[in-house]
Amino acid sequence: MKNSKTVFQDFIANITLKESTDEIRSIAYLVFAKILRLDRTDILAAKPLALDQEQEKELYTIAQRINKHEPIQYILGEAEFFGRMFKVNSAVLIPRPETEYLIHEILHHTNLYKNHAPHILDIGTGSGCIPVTIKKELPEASVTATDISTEALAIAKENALMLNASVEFLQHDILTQNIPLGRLDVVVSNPPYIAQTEGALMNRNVLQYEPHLALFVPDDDALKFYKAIAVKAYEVLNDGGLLIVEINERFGHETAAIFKANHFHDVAIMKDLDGKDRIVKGIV
Ligand SMILES: C[S@@+](CC[C@H](N)C(=O)[O-])C[C@H]1O[C@@H](n2cnc3c(N)ncnc32)[C@H](O)[C@@H]1O
Repeated sequence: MKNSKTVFQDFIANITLKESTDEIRSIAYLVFAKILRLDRTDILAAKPLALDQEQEKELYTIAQRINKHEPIQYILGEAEFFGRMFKVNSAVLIPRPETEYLIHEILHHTNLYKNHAPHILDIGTGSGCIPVTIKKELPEASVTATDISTEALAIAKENALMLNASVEFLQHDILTQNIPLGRLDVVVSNPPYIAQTEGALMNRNVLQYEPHLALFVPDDDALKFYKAIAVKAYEVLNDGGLLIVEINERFGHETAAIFKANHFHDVAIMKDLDGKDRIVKGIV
C-alpha cells in the first residue's frame, strides 16, 4: 500500500517546471494541504494513504495545470494575505507579500486617531485583500473599496463575507470619475503600474494568467493612475489625512513629485525588504 510520503514523491515526479526543488516542494505542500488535508508532518510521517480514483484524477489534473505555468493560487482558488486566506480567480491579481507593507503603514498612521473612527478608501481593490484586512485589524474603521471590474468586485465581496468584514464596495473608474465619498482619513491604492514594454520581461505565469487590467499601463503614461489618484484624493482627504500607494520600483521619485505637485506634504518613498522603492505616501 502507498503512503503519504510516496504519494507526495509521485506527485512531485509529475511536475516538469524548471523551478528549484524547494519551490516545487512548497507548491506541492499547498496542494496536499488543500486537497488531501495533509500537512508537512503528515507527509513526512509516511502514513498509509489510499487515494480514491477521484483524488488521483484531481492530483493529476493539478500537476498538468502547474506544468502549464498556471499560478498555484488560481488552481487552488485561494491565496494568503496578512495571515488570512482569500478567494482568488483569474479576474483578480494574486495578493503579493509586499502589499502587506501598505497595511502596516496604515495601521501605524491610524494609531494617531484617538477620538474618531477613521474612514478609509481602497482604490482598485481586486480580491479585496486590503480593505478586508484593514477592517479585520481595525474593526472601528469605516472601510470602502472600489474597482472598475465587476468580476473583481464579486470576489472582493465574497471575501468580505467569508471573513466577516463589513466593507462597502463600489464600482468606480478612478481615471474618469471623482471619488463619490465625503471626508476621508486614508486613501490607499495598489493600482496597475507595469509599463506595457516591461510586460515582455515578465514570467509566463503572471503574463498568461493574471488580469492585464490589473497589471498594465501604457508606456507613454505609466503614472496615469497616480496622477488621477493624487488629484482626486486631495479633494476628499481631511487635514492630516494620508494618501499611500504601492509603486513601480522604477518610478519612486516621479510618483513622489506627483504627490508634491498636488500639495501633499511629508512625502516619503519607502523601500521593501529587497531594498526597492515600493511605497509613496504623503499627508494633506
Ligand atoms: C494591481 S491590482 C491591485 C489589486 C489589489 N488591491 C491588490 O493589492 O492585490 C489593480 C486593480 O485596479 C483595478 N483597476 C484597473 N483600472 C481601474 C480604474 N480605471 N479604476 C478603478 N480600478 C481599476 C483592477 O481591476 C485591479 O483590480
